[in-house]
Amino acid sequence: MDVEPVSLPLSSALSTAAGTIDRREGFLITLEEPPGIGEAMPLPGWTESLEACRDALETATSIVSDCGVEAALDDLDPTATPAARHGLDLAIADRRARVAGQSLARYLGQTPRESVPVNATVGDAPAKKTAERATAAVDAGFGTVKVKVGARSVDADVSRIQAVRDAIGPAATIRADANAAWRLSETRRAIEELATVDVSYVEQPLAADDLPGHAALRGGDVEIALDESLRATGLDAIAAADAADVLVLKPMALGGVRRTRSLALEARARGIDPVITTTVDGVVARTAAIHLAASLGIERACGLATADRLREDLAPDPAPVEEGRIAVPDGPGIGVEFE
Ligand SMILES: O=C(O)CCC(=O)c1ccccc1C(=O)O
Ligand SMILES: [Mg+2]
Repeated sequence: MDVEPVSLPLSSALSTAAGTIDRREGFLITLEEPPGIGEAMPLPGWTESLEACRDALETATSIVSDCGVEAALDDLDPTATPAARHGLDLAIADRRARVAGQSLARYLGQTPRESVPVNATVGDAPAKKTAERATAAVDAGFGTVKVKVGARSVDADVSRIQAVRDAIGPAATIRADANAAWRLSETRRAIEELATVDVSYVEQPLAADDLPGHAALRGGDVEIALDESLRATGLDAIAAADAADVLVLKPMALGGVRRTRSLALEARARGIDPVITTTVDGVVARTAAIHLAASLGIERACGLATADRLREDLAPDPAPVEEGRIAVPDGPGIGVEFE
């Protein structure tokens, strides 16, 4: 097992209520004979720190040489060091899929979709700029735009979303992601306004642990999606509280694509619709997340169109966005080729 540090500058930073992401640092993991690749790209606040990830992968490397990859994977805690576990789990899954001569999507599920619908991600910016970015996305063929809110007043955010609807017309789907920045009373008010411009869902309006608050917001024309709450409270608590219509799952924050697939299936069995997104990862993790979404047959647009934010990537992109969808690579494994 080889662990190589990687650092990816973003060409366009992502501004959110929880801060701005402008660089991604992590590790590329390589297994040999048979080959497999994985990516551990920690995002502090969502996963362990870079240092904790490095330490966990160092320990994993020594367990691999003494006891093999499965023992090393067992030792990686999906809650404490989810990005490190994601990296090794993916390298193992990629290796197994390649050995079986299957795409990762087929290895994960028997009848994957050939392509997945994806949303454009529009960061915080003034109303005019927000509307321009949303228009550019719809002109490029996206059927869904997700707009980051919560970095300014609720009134300002409502105006931004109204400007987006005015600019893009009635056809495209709009979502708003508040990254836990809003309070219950102002969210009720915002949702009333957002319903009039046909916003499909609001993602994580309230604090991650406020499941009763989110439950109280459900039932109207605007659905409630939970993201941060999954790691903070767990699926059992979310389902028991009836707190979500949609669950946003990030493999890097949840300890790997295979665990994330199990969680997504469990969510669906409990009547909650899963959506897969990245944490603005490199091509290895991003493409793996595309395979995962395809293996689940997800019909809602997923947050996987994040490649264009990277100024540099780890390898050429085998799965570009076309007309708001990404075709899943159908060769063996993840399908990322290093030059
Ligand atoms: O879902 C998307 O459109 C892209 C991913 C995204 O928004 C995101 C990226 C990094 C960290 C957090 C988030 C988030 O969904 O809150
Ligand atoms: Mg989110």
